[in-house]
Amino acid sequence: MVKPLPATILTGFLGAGKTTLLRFILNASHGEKIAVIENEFGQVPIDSGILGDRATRITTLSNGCICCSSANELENALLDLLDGIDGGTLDFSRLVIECTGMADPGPVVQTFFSHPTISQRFLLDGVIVLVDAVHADQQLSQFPLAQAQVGFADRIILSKTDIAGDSEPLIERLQRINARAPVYKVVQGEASLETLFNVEGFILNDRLDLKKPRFRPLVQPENAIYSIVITCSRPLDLAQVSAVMEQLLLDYADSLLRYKGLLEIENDPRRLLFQGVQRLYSADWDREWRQDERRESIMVFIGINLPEEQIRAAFAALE
Ligand SMILES: Nc1nc2c(ncn2[C@@H]2O[C@H](COP(=O)(O)OP(=O)(O)OP(=O)(O)O)[C@@H](O)[C@H]2O)c(=O)[nH]1
Repeated sequence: MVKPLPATILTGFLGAGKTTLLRFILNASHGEKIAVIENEFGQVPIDSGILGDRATRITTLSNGCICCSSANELENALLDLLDGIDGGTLDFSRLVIECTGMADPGPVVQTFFSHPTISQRFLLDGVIVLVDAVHADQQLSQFPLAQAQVGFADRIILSKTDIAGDSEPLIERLQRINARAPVYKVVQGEASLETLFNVEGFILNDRLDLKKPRFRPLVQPENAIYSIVITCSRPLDLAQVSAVMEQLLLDYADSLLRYKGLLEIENDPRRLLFQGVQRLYSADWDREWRQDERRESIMVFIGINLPEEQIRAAFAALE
């Protein structure tokens, strides 16, 4: 079988630095041939001009926002790229999709799982969000969309720290929205490629680098989107966990953006990994627990107005 092509989604609010980062990626020496899908919303294709000629192919979607009216346009663009490869007219090893600043990454992510050919031939590697250290605090308070972009991310790239003041309160806010994604400060897009590629955000793996939330006595800005971390120290019953997850999805799928967990299951030496994006959910057995490893179940749920009490109660009832 042909190896699926890794795809990276770049998201982030207007002016956060997505094009700057993409230009840096294209010009870096990584040996990859990169195809780009750009989404310019109601504009002339300026960004593709800025990107220069280093990409193998730049496809510009211009009939509106990538996440709503033009879902099929994205599908068609992805299928076109595959046709190019199959027909021998195109050769690339990686795809980067730059969303507009007003795009919700949810439907873009879903395209990689819902379309049979696209889900087989592409592997969604990760969602990278650019966050503007100067303006993000205000944007996050004003636009739930800006929170959703952070909520979906596997990596958070904080731009413009060279001209922003103290970024620590913003970093804490970002980590409350998304406890899974590490935050990297990057100036003028000069990110390390290791932080951007081979993220494997949508593969079942055990990379759950969660930061335990810290409590501060200050009044914190309200986020409609945030993450909760749940741990269980007793082994869980597999059938009961499945029942809890199915019920949570039935009741609250619209609130959940992403969730991921590493579980200790009763009477089984292996770790169970699960993850989901909105309504799409999968679980798989991983390796056995090691002797030297702390056995506990740990899960993170990221969503909009999460029913935190209900989720906590559902898992507490299993312990
Ligand atoms: N000082 C400073 N400026 C930056 C940095 N990153 C990006 N910029 C500037 O911020 C502006 C917006 O950057 P873009 O890369 O165009 O942002 P974008 O997210 O692609 O913007 P849209 O496509 O309009 O949503 C540009 O003028 C960049 O030069 C940074 O780290 N520091």
